[in-house]
Amino acid sequence: MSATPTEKVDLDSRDNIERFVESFYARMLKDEQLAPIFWDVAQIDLDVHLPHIKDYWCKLLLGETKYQRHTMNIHRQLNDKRSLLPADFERWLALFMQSLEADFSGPKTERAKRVATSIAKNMQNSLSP
Ligand code: HEM
Repeated sequence: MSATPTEKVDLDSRDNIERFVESFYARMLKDEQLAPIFWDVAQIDLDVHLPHIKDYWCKLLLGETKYQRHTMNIHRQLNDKRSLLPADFERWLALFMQSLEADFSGPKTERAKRVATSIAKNMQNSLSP
């Protein structure tokens, strides 16, 4: 029996955003290039990190206010330990887009693509020497 393809949904609720973040991180945390930055350099605790990422995207896409941390400073500190290179940003964005394109579509999904592209660009510029 073949599985019924599930319809794509938009990032218009916390539930859907949480599913997206889980799918994005499933890709990122097994990616040869990026996974070591999370596990070895930042030594993240997933139970702490993932809720922050979920709150962050609920803030950007739904206007929730729970996320109140300084993302740029956190990446600046990370960049001091291990430089975040243009190729890393390219990979990060590629995995972000793949995770969206697999299961999501709609206006908020398009907004997430634009926002991620622009934040990644600003972050990369502001970290480059
Ligand atoms: C080269 C690309 C990137 C890499 C390798 C990367 C890696 C990481 C790592 C390792 C952490 C955990 C840091 C820590 O807890 O010490 C982190 C946190 C985070 N990243 Fe990135 N990141 C990248 C780009 C981005 C971009 C473009 C965004 C936003 C669009 C973003 C959003 C976040 C957020 C919201 C956090 C949580 C910060 C917190 O603890 O509140 N990252 N990132």
